[in-house]
Amino acid sequence: MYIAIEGIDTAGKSTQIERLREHFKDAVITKEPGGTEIGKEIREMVLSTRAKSKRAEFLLFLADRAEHIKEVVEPNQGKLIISDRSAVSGVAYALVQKEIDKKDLVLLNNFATNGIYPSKIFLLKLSEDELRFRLSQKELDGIELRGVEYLLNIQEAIIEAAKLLDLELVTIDATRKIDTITSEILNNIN
Ligand SMILES: Nc1ncnc2c1ncn2[C@@H]1O[C@H](COP(=O)(O)OP(=O)(O)O)[C@@H](O)[C@H]1O
Ligand SMILES: Cc1cn([C@H]2C[C@H](O)[C@@H](COP(=O)(O)OP(=O)(O)O)O2)c(=O)[nH]c1=O
Repeated sequence: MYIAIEGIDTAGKSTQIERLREHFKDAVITKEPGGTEIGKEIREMVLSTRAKSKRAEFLLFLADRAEHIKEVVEPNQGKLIISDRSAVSGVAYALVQKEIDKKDLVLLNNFATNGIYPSKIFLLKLSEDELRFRLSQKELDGIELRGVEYLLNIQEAIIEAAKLLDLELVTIDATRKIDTITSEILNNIN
C-alpha cells in the first residue's frame, strides 16, 4: 500500500512521518522531491535555483517523480510505502501558478507515474490562525500576508489536485495534538 502525506509548510508532515516510522518498522519511508539518488540532485537544482520557466520547474519535479516511482514505489509495492508529498503536490503547486492546463497537468503526471498513484492521500490541514502561529514560531522574518495567502491557496489546491487525479483524500485537522493526529492516520491506514 502506497500512501502520501500532504500539506503546506509547517502542517506537520515530517512530524507525523517520524511517528509513522516508529510505528511501522518495515515501512518504506520516502519523499518527493529527493527520494532517489537522481532525485536528490533534482531537488537541489529545483529548490536552490529559481527556474526562469515555470514549465521547466514543473518538468524537473516530474522527472524526480518518474524516477521515484520507478526506483522506490514499483519495487516495494508489497510493502507499506509512506511518502512525504506526491503527485498531488505537483498538481497543487502548478494549479496555483495557473500556467499549465488542468488537462495537461493530469496527462503529464500520468506519463511520469506510469499511472501509479498513492491509494490514499492524507491532507494535514491548518487553519489560518494556526498557520500564522507556526510560521511565527519558525522565526521567519516578516511573513507577509501574501505568503500566508499563497500557502492557504496551495492548501485548497491540494484538495482540487486530489479530485483531478481521482485519488482518495482524507482530510485531517492538523491543528490538534500530535498524538491525536497520529491516531487518526493510523485508524485510516488499518
Ligand atoms: N500537531 C501539532 N501541534 C503543534 N505543533 C506542531 C504539530 N505538528 C507539528 N508541529 C510543529 O510545527 C512545526 C512544523 O512541523 P513539520 O513536521 O516540520 O511540518 P512540515 O514537514 O509539514 O513542514 C514544527 O516546529 C513542529 O514541531
Ligand atoms: C513534489 C513537489 C513539491 N513542490 C514544492 C513544495 C515545497 O515548497 C517544495 C518541497 O520542499 P520540501 O522542503 O520538501 O517541503 P516542505 O516545505 O514541506 O518541507 O517543493 C512543488 O512545487 N512541486 C512538486 O511537484
